[in-house]
Amino acid sequence: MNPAGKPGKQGALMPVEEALERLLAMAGSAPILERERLPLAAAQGRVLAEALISSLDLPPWPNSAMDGYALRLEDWRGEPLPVSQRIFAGQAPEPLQPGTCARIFTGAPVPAGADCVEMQENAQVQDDQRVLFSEPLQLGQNIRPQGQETTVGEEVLAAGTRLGPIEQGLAASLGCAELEVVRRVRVAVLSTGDELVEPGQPLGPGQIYNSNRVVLCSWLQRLGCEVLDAGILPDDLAATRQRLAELGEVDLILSTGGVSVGEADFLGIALREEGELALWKLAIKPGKPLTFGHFRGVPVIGLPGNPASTLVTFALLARPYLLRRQGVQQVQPLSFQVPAGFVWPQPGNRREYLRGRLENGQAIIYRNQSSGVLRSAAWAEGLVEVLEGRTLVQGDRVNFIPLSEVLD
Ligand SMILES: Nc1nc2c(c(=O)[nH]1)N[C@H]1C(S)=C(S)[C@@H](COP(=O)(O)OP(=O)(O)OC[C@H]3O[C@@H](n4cnc5c(N)ncnc54)[C@H](O)[C@@H]3O)O[C@H]1N2
Ligand code: MOO
Ligand SMILES: [Mg+2]
Repeated sequence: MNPAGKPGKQGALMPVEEALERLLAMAGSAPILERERLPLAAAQGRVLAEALISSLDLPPWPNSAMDGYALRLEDWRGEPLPVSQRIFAGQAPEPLQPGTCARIFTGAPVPAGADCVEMQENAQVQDDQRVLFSEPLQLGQNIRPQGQETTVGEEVLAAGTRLGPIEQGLAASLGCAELEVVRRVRVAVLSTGDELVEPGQPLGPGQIYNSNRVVLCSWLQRLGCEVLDAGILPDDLAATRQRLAELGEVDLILSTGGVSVGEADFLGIALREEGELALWKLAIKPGKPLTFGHFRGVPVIGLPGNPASTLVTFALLARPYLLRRQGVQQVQPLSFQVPAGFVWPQPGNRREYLRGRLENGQAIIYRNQSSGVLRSAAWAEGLVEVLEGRTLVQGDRVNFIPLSEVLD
């Protein structure tokens, strides 16, 4: 360490997997978040605090999958059958009279005694209104059995499941008007940098607009977090300590910038002085100086300030941390292998996450992969993973992580 308390020459870089493992372990050992009960429609993006157990058989009774006729197989002898009742969805049928069929519509309960349904396209109504079935019939055909989806007492969704439209629909189908979910994670967002100005203000000499703030605030909202936007923090140690101390009750402080080795990078020093600092130097590009620590007991993740570094480290490290903090087990984005439609002749010692797209089944990359170029990510459909030390030639297989996998 030099006198300013900053790391000196670069030591070994920590592999991305190890950093993720450590972050997840810390999220998993943090105090369990309280739970709250929410109306079903408000639970989008939230995490189930307890398993969803079915209190119903679904469907509650056998019902018809087709518009047609319900009958008993043994009554079908090649002779037309009279229609003894008409059953619509929402009605409770009478037991089927032997030797007859019932007119039935999709979703209607199959009457007791019937054991198959024939669709109306395969039935001929005779002049005397009796119905002739010409196709061969099979036991149970076109009947959706009681409990085919779920039965009473079955676990339908596990605790720790993130709720999206499909899970909300499943809960609705079981009659749940409210769900027990984990409370929102409260995240304070800080943008560090004397050069930063908010959009809408005039730019002075040497200044740039703050883009990381809105990226993180809207991303966190999509993830179901409660966002405390703590604004811009000047590059000053005393101001950094004071602002961190004033943030109040939050579960995570998420900052951008000020984590490298420059003379205006103070986050690490503030953490070391009033908490604990793990400045990891990750084998990741962009995003090397990602910082994790505590300030007076509150977890802090310091994302590197370059906009593409902020994006990549949030997607691959902070997002999984926040999900695991809420009890989600599956926190890794799904990805798949595709052939590279580009060459990468000079690999470094960091794993690279290039902003890329799919074209004709191959991954192609944005022309400028500088960590300062956010436009690369706006152009991209995903992150193309290039392993450390690996020279790529066209056609080599690379891992592709769709951005849609990490944005929600
Ligand atoms: N001597 C060394 N210098 C640097 C190293 C190194 O190893 N040795 N690492 C480089 C790498 S890699 C990265 S990444 C950056 C990370 O720096 P910081 O996280 O300390 O970020 P800043 O220096 O504060 O800012 C970096 C860059 O990003 C711009 N920025 C910051 N915040 C925002 C924002 N909210 N919106 C838009 N743009 C932002 C800032 O103006 C800088 O251009 O360090 C390298 N240096
Ligand atoms: O790790 Mo930095 O984000 O490459 O510029
Ligand atoms: Mg810096």
